[in-house]
Amino acid sequence: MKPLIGITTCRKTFGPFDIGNHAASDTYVTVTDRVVLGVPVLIPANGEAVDVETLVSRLDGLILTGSQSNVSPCRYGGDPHLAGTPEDQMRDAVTLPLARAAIAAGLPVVAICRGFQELNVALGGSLHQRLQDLPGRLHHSNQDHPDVAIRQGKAHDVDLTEGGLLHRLSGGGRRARVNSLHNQGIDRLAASLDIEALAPDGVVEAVRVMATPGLAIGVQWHPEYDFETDPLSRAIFVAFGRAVRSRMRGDMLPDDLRVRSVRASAAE
Ligand SMILES: N[C@@H](CCC(=O)NCCCC(=O)O)C(=O)O
Repeated sequence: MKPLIGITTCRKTFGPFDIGNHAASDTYVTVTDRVVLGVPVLIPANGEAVDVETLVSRLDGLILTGSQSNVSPCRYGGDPHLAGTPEDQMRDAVTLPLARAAIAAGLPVVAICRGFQELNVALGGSLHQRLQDLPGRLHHSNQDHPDVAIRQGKAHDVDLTEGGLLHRLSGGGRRARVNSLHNQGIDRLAASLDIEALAPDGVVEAVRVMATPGLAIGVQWHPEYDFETDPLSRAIFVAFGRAVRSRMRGDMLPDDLRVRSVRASAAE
């Protein structure tokens, strides 16, 4: 049996009848089909109607996807957004409890862009709302650029944490080049997250959940855009698929995907 991979969606209104839809980019479905080798299962952004327990008991892995909307600041005690900032509170009501339950159940999780921000908020962290308003930050927000090559292309370097999972998946390289399509970024890091990568301006670019029997990793960039050409992007989804299959067999996470917590090591 192939694994069932949950893919979160956003509420979007489009189409000839102007009716609400539950949408995720095709890139998440494609990478699940081609690299994770699972069956993609789109999870509706149906707010309080979500049945988290049933989803977590049936799914074998979870991708928390990117999307243009922001996590509502009421979820992390932040100030209200600037007028016109897109939110999706129906999605927040699904993804935040789902992320917590998935991690508690040891379900492998990959969290991408908005999903990465959701992971931090779900575990008690907070967000900066507009990195571009903070002094000394790189330009992180290519998401509105009209040229797809710039919008989806590599934008800046990240430094991979020595001894982290991404460091290992990169074959020992300490630097990777990533795309960048976000305005928000991690402010207060959730206590249960280890930093896996930092941008040169100090923005947290990747995290890993420390105490989970599964593999739970989040990246602020989009590895699903270039998994055909970028070895680290592909390696993230290969590792996720391996973690999913070992959990289905009832095995421990493979040794090469197990990483000692950098925070815990520093505290010793
Ligand atoms: N609100 C966040 C969301 C950034 C994000 O996920 N962008 C991805 C857009 C492309 C997609 O839909 O996959 C922010 O601006 O920081």
